[in-house]
Amino acid sequence: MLNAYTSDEIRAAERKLMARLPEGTLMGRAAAGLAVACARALPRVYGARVLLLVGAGDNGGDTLYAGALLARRGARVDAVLAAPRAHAGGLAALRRAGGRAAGLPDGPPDADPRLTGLVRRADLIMDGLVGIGGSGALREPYAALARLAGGAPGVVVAVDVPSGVDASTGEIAGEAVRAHLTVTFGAVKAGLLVDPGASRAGTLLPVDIGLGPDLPEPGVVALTGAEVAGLLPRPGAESDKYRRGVVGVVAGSDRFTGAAVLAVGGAVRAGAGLVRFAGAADPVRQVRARWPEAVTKIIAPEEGVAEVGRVQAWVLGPGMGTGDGALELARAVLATDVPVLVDADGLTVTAREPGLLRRRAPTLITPHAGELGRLLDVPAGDVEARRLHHARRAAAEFGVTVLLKGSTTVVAEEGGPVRVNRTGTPWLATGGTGDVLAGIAGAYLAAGLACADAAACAAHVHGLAGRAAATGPEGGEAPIAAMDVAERLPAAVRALTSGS
Ligand SMILES: NC(=O)C1=CN([C@@H]2O[C@H](COP(=O)(O)OP(=O)(O)OC[C@H]3O[C@@H](n4cnc5c(N)ncnc54)[C@H](O)[C@@H]3O)[C@@H](O)[C@H]2O)[C@@H](O)CC1
Ligand SMILES: Nc1ncnc2c1ncn2[C@@H]1O[C@H](COP(=O)(O)OP(=O)(O)O)[C@@H](O)[C@H]1O
Ligand SMILES: [K+]
Repeated sequence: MLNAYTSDEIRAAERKLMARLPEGTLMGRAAAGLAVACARALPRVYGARVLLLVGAGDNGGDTLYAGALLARRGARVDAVLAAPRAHAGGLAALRRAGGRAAGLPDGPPDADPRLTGLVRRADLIMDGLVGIGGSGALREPYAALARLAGGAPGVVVAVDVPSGVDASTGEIAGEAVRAHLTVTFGAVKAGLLVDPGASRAGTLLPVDIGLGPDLPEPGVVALTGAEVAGLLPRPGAESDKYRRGVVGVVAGSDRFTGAAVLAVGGAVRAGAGLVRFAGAADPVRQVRARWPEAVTKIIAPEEGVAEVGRVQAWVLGPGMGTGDGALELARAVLATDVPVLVDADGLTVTAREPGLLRRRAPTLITPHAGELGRLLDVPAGDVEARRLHHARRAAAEFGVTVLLKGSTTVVAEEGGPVRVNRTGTPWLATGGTGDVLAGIAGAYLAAGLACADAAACAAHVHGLAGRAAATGPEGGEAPIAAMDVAERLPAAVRALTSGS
């Protein structure tokens, strides 16, 4: 499990550890780890041009000490002091090591030829403007420096956190540094795992400074492949199709037949013992043609799902339409006493009667930002900008487990840490991949996994399959179709369970 923390949690742990150690020990450890990481990111240290962007706080201090270590190894190090004061010990160390430091010119930094020249020529830029002490949008001149670094040809290394990214949440209020590498101290910050912050961090490189024993239970975690493999349902000698889990899928409409085919495909390929599909005549015909493994039944909304047969979990929603008939079906499925996954149109109709989500049996909702925005009555852009906040809020407000899709998939439920998915690829942003995901998670629910486990495992496996579909055996990358993701599921699970 990769554990991630807020700035306050890291600070509290640092305070406890610092109380037991001589002053400066932690900064020394941080700077040493940072210097090693920077040295590895350079073809050679001797003669390399290194530019330090230095803020007023300890983040700038780490940067100055690391710069001093590189200067001692022969790098040509220049520091730009972005604030009137800088960490005194760090500055003295840099100067003793032969590094140069200067304040900012009057006027806009991007109009200063000396500064733009330093940025253009730097082989490596260290962003030490702000770390976990940052709050709100980057102020000037920090914002201008972050912009300048954005256009730099060299490697950009963020010190602890890319400046401008909220370390606790991944939110970005204004400008933010875009790093190739983030060297983060003590423990991973939650904001480095969740977009938009995660995509500014580049590769994450944690540096151990001895914080471990002082850290609390994490509020954000990411499961490893081995942990997902351990959770995935696996048949045993006593298994039969019913015991492995029967998943009912209510999806599709005469207008949207593909969603039904894709959701059923996700469930079949993820290993459901049996898939019972119920819907309108056209999607039933399509599902039968593509997935002869599924059992199908044509239903009218007023009939409900009582005659579909016994299932251990329902998947409700993909392509089912948003009219009154769809709402009637949603009421029927949500009135059952088994776990229900609500996706897509199922969420749109449920937004008209959110009370339907308050059930005794477990409920998992799988919205994208637009669908969650409708449920919470906030614009989709706000959901995307504050993914942790809105996923947690929906989990608390509706008493459900929430899998929020998009550039970082997060799974939230009350009383547990948020799980962040680290597989996947932006190639998954294509119509129908969400329907496949719903089918996968439905199969895992039917097999008996708890909502958060089913959701986290489904997102992980779906992301692996999506990546495998996009890259293929030839290497490179290419666009994918949603069905490719369903077809790659067995291979993705084989790779996961073999540990490769
Ligand atoms: N506390 C510790 O034990 C350790 C801290 N370390 C470093 O210390 C950092 C935290 O240092 P600090 O607490 O001094 O805080 P930071 O250096 O992260 O930031 C504080 C400074 O940034 C300014 N600032 C905050 N928000 C700003 C904004 N939006 N725009 C412009 N300026 C802004 C503040 O006015 C202040 O001068 C960590 O990220 C890490 O790099 C490491 O040395 C490891 C040990
Ligand atoms: N930028 C992105 N990066 C990675 N994955 C993404 C991105 N955008 C969307 N996805 C993933 O693609 C899938 C799209 O699902 P969804 O929005 O429900 O589409 P649809 O309804 O067409 O199936 C989800 O699994 C989502 O997490
Ligand atoms: K930083």
